[in-house]
Amino acid sequence: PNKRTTEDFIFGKIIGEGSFSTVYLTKDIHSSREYAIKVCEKRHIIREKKTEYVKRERDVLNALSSAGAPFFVKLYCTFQDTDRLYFVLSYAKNGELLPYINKVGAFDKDCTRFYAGEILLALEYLHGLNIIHRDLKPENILLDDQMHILITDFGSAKIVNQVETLNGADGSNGARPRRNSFVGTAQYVSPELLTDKTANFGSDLWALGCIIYQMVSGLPPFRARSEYKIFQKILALEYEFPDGFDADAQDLVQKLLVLDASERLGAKDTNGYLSIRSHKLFEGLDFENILTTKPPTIS
Ligand SMILES: NC(=O)Nc1ccc2c(c1)=C(Cc1cc(-c3cccc(C(=O)NCCN4CCCCC4)c3)c[nH]1)C(=O)N=2
Repeated sequence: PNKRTTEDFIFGKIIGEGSFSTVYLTKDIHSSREYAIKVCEKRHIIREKKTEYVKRERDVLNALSSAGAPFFVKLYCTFQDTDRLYFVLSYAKNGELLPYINKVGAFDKDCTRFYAGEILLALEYLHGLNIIHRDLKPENILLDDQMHILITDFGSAKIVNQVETLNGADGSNGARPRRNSFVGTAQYVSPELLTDKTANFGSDLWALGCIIYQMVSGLPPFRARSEYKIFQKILALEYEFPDGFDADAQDLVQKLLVLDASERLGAKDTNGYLSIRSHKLFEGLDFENILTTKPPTIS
């Protein structure tokens, strides 16, 4: 099929804004279907030296979309004009998870179990493709019209290539790991990203721990007035559970928010996070049929 242009879409309201992109709700004039179109200014990307990130986002989205991966926004097509790049993505009618957490203040156990379970399955799939998200947070977890999750924003993702690990790019053979300049969103960033700048699959498991804590208590575990103070609290593992925090959720959060990534629950699992799936918090959750399960009402 020939390349689409902006003429093929009616652009509606802004539904997302990032430092390098703006996301619009749009309607395809031929099919009347709704899509989210992520627009990036070429000049801005080049000036801020982010071309690698934009290319990586497209590659990761292409890999996920061609595999028909559940739990991720789909990339339908891309096109460009003189000044901008356009990514035509799934429209998640119910928006971000964050406003739901803020609206109800705290999820009940059913909702916490269900949404933590869907995020876990998404991470199993993503890590199975050797991709680390590196910026997982409630703003990047969207909800489709059936209230199932669609994870988005792969601008910070990292593809863990075998060469890097085989050649001991973790410094094991003296080869210094290439220093990544990237650090995620302060509240969810893992200690290893702050210290030796190398992310691993455990970095997304750390973020999962922060998100479960936030679903249960309404706030992320590491909070302070400045990013620097948040980083200090993360490295000191300085956080506490409010009274009444669900005991099973607390146990799982404590096993994910571990400074040493190799000691986090799931770090030693191969081929899926069975040790996390079998945690008590997920007792009774039917992982195999979760996509055809009606999500519990968030209230
Ligand atoms: N960085 C990125 O990649 N960002 C993206 C990418 C793709 C994408 C994306 C962001 C989307 C974001 C999005 C935002 C919204 C949205 C924006 C504003 C309001 C609403 C809304 O009111 N939804 C109804 C649900 N509300 C939610 C809060 C409680 C009351 C009820 C949704 C819908 N979808 C989307 O649908 N598709």
